[in-house]
Amino acid sequence: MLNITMIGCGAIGIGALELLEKDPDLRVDAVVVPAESQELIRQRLASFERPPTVLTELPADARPDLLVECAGHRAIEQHVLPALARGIPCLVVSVGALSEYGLAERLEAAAREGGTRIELLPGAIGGIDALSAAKVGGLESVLYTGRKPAGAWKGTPAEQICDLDNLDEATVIFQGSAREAAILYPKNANVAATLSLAGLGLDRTEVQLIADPHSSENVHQVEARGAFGGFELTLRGKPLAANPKTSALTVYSVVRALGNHAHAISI
Ligand SMILES: NC(=O)C1=CN([C@@H]2O[C@H](COP(=O)(O)OP(=O)(O)OC[C@H]3O[C@@H](n4cnc5c(N)ncnc54)[C@H](O)[C@@H]3O)[C@@H](O)[C@H]2O)C=CC1
Ligand SMILES: O=C([O-])CC(=O)C(=O)O
Repeated sequence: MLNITMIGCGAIGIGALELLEKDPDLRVDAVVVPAESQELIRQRLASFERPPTVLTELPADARPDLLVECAGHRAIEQHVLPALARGIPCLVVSVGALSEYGLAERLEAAAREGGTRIELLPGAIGGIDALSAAKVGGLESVLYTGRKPAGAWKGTPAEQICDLDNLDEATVIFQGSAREAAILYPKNANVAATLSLAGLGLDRTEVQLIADPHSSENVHQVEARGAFGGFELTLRGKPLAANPKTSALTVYSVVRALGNHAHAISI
């Protein structure tokens, strides 16, 4: 039985907890959330058979078998970095945080200090295994296009580029590197960062982001070329009702990764 601490308990966290509740091989003992949302999260978890303890920090003496982050970029510095240094293995979905210069190196150093590992989860995208294998032989180009309904870009810099409430056609709201995309769109471009860390890197992966008033899905397209040959991938993700910026596959990716750590066979 694996004991797990979850950082963040929003759309991804609640979705994952619901699916994990019946798994006898693991147990989410605690969730860590900001103080201002502690009471609300307690109420949301009250209907669970085995509600996790709701904390605002990981206690200094806590030693969960795994820590899983589903909170946002700032949680990486705040919770994941110190947990790694204490020897706690960490799984993260806010991969775009690694677009900040130097953070990947600091995470690696903390993991080495703690004698543990950090695992970057595929989240809303597929094909990460193929892309990172292709990298071994050498990649020539990786192009990622992220298309989401107009409303999914609310509260982002896209609001300064177009009128999201009155768009009548698909509009390119960003074109540039994966690093810039992840910094400008922390809640919408984690996939861009994940693809680039698996492949050509944050500065050489080309990214286009599109607000599409005619789309009801989060559509991720990848075109990769290299010594291995090439691949084209289109993933049409269903947005979560609780947060339309986030695709349901991200929840399943968390559940799959935790299951792979807990079960005798992993796939
Ligand atoms: N890799 C991927 O494919 C994807 C990654 N994400 C990442 O996952 C994050 C969470 O997504 P959702 O659950 O949809 O967001 P959400 O907004 O529904 O939930 C976020 C939760 O984290 C908590 N939180 C925020 N900052 C925190 C901190 N510093 N420490 C602890 N808890 C904190 C909030 O109180 C809330 O409970 C996104 O911000 C994004 O960075 C989201 C979608 C896809
Ligand atoms: O959930 C998704 O479709 C992707 C997403 O938000 C991200 O890349 O940050």
